Amino acid sequence: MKPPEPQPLPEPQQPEPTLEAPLEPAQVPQQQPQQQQQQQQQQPQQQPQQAEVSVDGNPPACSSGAPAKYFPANVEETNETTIDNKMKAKVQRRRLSPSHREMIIDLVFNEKKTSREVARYMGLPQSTVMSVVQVFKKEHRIHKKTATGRKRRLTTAQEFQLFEMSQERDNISVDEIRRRFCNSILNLVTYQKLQFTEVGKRKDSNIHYMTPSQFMMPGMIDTHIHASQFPNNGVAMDLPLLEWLQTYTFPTEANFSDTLFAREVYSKVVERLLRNGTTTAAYFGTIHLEGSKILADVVHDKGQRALIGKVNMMRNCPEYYREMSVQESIRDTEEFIRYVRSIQSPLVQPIVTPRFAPTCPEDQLASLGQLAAKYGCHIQSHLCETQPECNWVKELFPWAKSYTDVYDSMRLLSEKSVMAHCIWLTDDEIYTLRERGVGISHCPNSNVSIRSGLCDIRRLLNSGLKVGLGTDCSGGYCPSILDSMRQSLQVSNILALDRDQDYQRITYKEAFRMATLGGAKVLNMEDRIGNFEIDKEFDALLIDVSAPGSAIDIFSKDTVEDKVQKFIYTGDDRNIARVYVAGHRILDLHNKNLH
Ligand SMILES: Nc1nc2[nH]cnc2c(=O)[nH]1
Repeated sequence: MKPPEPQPLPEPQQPEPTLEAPLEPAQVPQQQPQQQQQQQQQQPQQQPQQAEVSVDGNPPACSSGAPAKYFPANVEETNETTIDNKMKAKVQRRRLSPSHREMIIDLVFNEKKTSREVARYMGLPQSTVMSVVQVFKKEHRIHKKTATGRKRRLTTAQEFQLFEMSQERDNISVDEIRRRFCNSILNLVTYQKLQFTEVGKRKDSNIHYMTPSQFMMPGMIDTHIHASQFPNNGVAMDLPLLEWLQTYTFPTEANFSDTLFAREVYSKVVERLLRNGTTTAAYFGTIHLEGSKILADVVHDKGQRALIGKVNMMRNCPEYYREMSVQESIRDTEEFIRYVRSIQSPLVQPIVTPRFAPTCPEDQLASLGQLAAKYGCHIQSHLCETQPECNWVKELFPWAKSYTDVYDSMRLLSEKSVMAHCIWLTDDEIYTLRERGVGISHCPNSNVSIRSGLCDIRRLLNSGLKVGLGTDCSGGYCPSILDSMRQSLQVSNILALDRDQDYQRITYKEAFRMATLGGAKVLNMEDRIGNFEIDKEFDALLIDVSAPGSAIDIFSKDTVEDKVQKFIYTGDDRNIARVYVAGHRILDLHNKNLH
């Protein structure tokens, strides 16, 4: 049997708003020269040799978020000129704990408190505070900018590079030149002055000084998540996929015909994801048009970057939760695409979402392929997640060469397509997916939780496929991409137990890459997001490995790389101090009023 011809689609009623409207230039971090960053990584930390001792026996509980009310307005300064006091200050300086030093840096540089206020607040001599600040400035080369902005010494090669850059354009700015020195292992910004500049407002720029326990990383990207399954996170893991869908998932999704419920759940989902550092997500909604529009509205209001999908499915699912005809499915999906585009957000786009081959007959798949082509939309679905599902697809589409061939025949595979799971692909299918430029969403938590299989990511990466990470809530129980990174490492470790010694396990750097740039590639957005390259938009996280209540233990001999690795393995949302999307700070742990 041949695949059917797709049904003709009506022409759009109104002109399409352009999605690719030029964006506001992103705010970007200043970068340090590679040489300097390497020096910093090699430098021992500025920690005292002694064990952590509190200065007054009663350390203040607050760190970077200390509100101004804690600072008395008219405080008499103590007389610190006596030799006694100098001696006292010296002793206290030596006994200052790393966290006290960090607090001083934070209060002075970020909260803009004077050394006098900080000294008063922390019960320290002002000279101690001043000397900590001076040491920090010296170590991190914080100087007043000169006319050329070049205070630090550069290598000859860097001087030459700088010269070449400055010849490129007459109006190239010092900031821009500095940014081009961006270079570090994982695309992090550490230990340095971060200057946000708005075009035309350079003089009023706002400078954030990071403490040694802070670094910046690109925002994380969730390439596959079912927003409508959030009520089931952490429950109903006892059945395998096909039974799990019928027993738990379809009934839950059916509730989204209630738009109030949809708003309640979707608001929580987006907030939870942002809190966990997910700056971009590819969402599945439900079959409901109104509910899916609400998801787009909520994402837009909260400032997240996302692809939003109204789900399409009309067979092998319950009477109460299915689309009734191909016409209805295509009409609603087209209206959904137009609605999302009418929001005119550069961050929120529609994604065509056939649930998976078993729930979509051929004419529906073909019409959705045609709809996606007509509007230039992304496409998302599930592929080769479990073996029973793969066998079922063979029965349902006997003419197809493979599961992948079903989608390929329906024009559903392109560089804008995201296929989740892909555990049971044959080599031929991998070849087709690579040829079409399809991105793979690896969802290790889900794959283990509902026992779909262990996906060999090394095989997919070696084949040249684009791979990103997905939480796949609620097949996966955790909405954090940090968790997906860890689980991808664990799955790879488990696979290695069964392979020969040459098998290359995924490294933590590869997991980090899949969570950021890999995800951007999967969503075909690598020209905009995924790292801190010049001309990309500033989707970023400020990480604080010593945040209050943090589960990470940092020691004086930890390097920057250790801190990053500890964050990946043991960090959580408490360590995500700030979240930026397209240069806007949309979440700040210490300022709950944002959004
Ligand atoms: N994990 C997962 N796989 C699917 N395949 C079809 N639908 C689903 C779903 O909701 N979750």
